[in-house]
Amino acid sequence: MDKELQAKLLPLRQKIDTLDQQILELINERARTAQAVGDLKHAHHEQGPVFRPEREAQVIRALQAVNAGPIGDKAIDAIWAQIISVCRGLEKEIRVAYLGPTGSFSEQAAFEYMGQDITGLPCPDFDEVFRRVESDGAEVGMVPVENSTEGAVNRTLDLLLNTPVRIVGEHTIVIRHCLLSKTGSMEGITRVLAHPQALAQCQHWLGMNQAHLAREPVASNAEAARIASQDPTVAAIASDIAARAWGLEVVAEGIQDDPSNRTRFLAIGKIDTLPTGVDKTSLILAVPNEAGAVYKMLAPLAENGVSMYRFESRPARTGQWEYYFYVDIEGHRQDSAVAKALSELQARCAFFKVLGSYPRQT
Ligand SMILES: O=C(O)C(=O)C[C@]1(C(=O)O)C=C[C@@H](O)C=C1
Repeated sequence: MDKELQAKLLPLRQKIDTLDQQILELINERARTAQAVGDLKHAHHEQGPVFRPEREAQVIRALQAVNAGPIGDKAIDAIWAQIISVCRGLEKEIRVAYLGPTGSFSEQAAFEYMGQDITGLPCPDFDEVFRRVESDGAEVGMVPVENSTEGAVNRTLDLLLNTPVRIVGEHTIVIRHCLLSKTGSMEGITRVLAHPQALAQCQHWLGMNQAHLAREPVASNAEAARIASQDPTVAAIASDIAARAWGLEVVAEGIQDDPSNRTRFLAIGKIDTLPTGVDKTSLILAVPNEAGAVYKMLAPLAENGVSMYRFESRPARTGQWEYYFYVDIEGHRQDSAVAKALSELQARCAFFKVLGSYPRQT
């Protein structure tokens, strides 16, 4: 290296070393403070919840609000999600259940949302994720609820109907599908395996590029990758993370028909999250099957100035063309306008369930 350049670099690198040591000291100081918070929670309430999603959202938003740059909001989110995850992990081990096996998009969503300092519990299906949280086998569950190409994840909606656990947060990830095989070639491959949603999200690409392959649905993309790692006639559609986890080669990447394909996940748990000022509330509603009933059902939202983000229906399985409506609204159930709208809504509905109020991902 050029001597002059080296001479100029040296003091800058020394400064970085000093700053890193100061940052490390501060992070350790923060960690000790979080431990003190953990001790307090433990002393005051034996099983007091360590994971407080609303507090974590507030910590990150407050830093983004005062940030002078040059680092951006996304970087603050990523860095502090990790710092908080480590501090939280020092307070208590947090177990997070999601659809496995390892390498699944659910696993990616869980670790992005909770940070790396968690114990991941890959489950064979969504039902098991709910069961784990319900039976205190996990503090948090991570389940997909909607995809930007394929719409609602119906099994999740059905499980939300009957579960006593609540929605405590949300996290959206970009879904990039890859075609994977053991050798990196498609020679000898006769079948392509994936979760039905992934097959649907890649159907145009498959039709154009691999039309001869039989398409077979399996429980998850990571499961498809696991099978492809053992069967040389099988290709899988899964993430590049799954490729690494199962020792597969990428034949083609970004094969989803929509390049901005995204999936929104819900974090579920047993805690009641408090208002943060930027929240969402999820509901399930039903009204008798008669003219104008849905319009009348929703009127209290408009009358109280509460915006609706999402409206989804699922058959109530009565054979009477009756439906459950899954509605996401702006605000927390403790906000006065939302509280008023909800009590008016409840009076008009044959079925009314609040799935949870939680910090909105911004
Ligand atoms: O404030 C708390 O309750 C903490 O436990 C501290 C902390 C943090 O590191 O900032 C950690 C875990 C909680 O989920 C929220 C915040």
